[in-house]
Amino acid sequence: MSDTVLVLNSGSSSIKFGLFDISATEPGLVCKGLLDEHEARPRLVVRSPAGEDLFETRREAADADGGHLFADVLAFIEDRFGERSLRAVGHRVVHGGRDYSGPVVLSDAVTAKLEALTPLAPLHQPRCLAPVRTLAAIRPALTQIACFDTAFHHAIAPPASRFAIPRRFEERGIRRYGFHGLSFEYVAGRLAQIAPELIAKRSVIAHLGNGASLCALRDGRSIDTTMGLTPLDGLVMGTRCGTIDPGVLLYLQQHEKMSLEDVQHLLYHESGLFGVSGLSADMRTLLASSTEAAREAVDLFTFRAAQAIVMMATTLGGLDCLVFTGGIGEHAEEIRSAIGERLGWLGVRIDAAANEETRERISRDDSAVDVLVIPTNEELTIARHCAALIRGRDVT
Ligand SMILES: Nc1ncnc2c1ncn2[C@@H]1O[C@H](COP(=O)(O)OP(=O)(O)O)[C@@H](O)[C@H]1O
Ligand SMILES: CC(=O)OP(=O)(O)O
Ligand SMILES: [Mg+2]
Repeated sequence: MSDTVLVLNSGSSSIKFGLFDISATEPGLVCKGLLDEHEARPRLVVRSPAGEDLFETRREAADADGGHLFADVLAFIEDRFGERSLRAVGHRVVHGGRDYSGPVVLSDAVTAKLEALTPLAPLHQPRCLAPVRTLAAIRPALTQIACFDTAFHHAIAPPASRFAIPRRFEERGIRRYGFHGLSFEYVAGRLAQIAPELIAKRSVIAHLGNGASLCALRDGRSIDTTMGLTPLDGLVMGTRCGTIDPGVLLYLQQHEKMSLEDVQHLLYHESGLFGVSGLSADMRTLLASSTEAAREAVDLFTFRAAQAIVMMATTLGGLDCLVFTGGIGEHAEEIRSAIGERLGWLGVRIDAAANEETRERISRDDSAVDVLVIPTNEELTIARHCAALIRGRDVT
């Protein structure tokens, strides 16, 4: 009987999962799936590693929260792969706060501690933790493990980690944490395999998805990132504003008489590409639209991304390599070329044909910076961590 782990990845715009066989050193994908929440009756699809449909079910919108969905996933897996032994469920948890610099086995007390971080990631933390509670209720003996988006950045030190506010707040944990760490960790590992000569150099990884952030990578480690205490900071995102003058928040409350809840909703749900375009948070929709507002939203996205790449390059003391990943980074050639053009003064030269075909290396030979596209795999990173924890500590 082989051992498996089920990995759940709850992002802001998607819920993905994968079942991994962990008998070998490198976890092997058994099946994968996603919850499509964009239809009237949310749909759960399970596919083989090669992409063939294995199973599909629909839920009524009213009972389509992560909890019900994951009970369905578990039932399917036990029915279909019952001969394999499910050793643990690994969860992507967006915020690990001050205390967690690596994966942790979830107990009631740890889960409660993570729930207390909800104000620091209101769009994500409840979505990540809902299935933990559901699975604990229906399978109390099942080991659950949290892997954090913040962990890869844990060693970021001042000045990169610091806000210019009185020190007493830093002592209470108000600092830059950074997110998308599971993605950056995977991409850094792939970069070391694909281009080992680059890993010791100065790289920026651009994770451009519904949420978006950059990581300044040196010797395979994160030394700076664009997200801060919360996943609101930095780049323009699907519905999030990214970096904003904090005076705007004061003004909205004082003069527009908006409540704290209204301001939070505005910044997390109504801003970014959606707010500026007035049309959609989805990059595909904006690229296909001929409206001026959609074009301006895309323009702001690439403008701010290019500015922030230079900021990360400043932390690194230069730039040798730029890697695109995430839904937009992996698929939107227009966005990659627009960012490349804005960085032309740095000597970035994108090869139009390589970019159109989304080859692994999309820079020209005469480019001063190597530009790569590396598809991310947050689920595999989580599976690796879970396997290591299970082997190392004999978690049962
Ligand atoms: N072919 C494509 N062209 C342009 N954008 C794309 C394409 N495929 C996906 N995207 C964009 O990727 C974003 C979602 O990224 P993804 O990383 O999957 O999201 P999440 O952060 O929820 O994991 C959306 O804006 C979507 O429009
Ligand atoms: C942290 C974050 O922004 O995650 P996502 O991209 O899944 O929204
Ligand atoms: Mg994501």
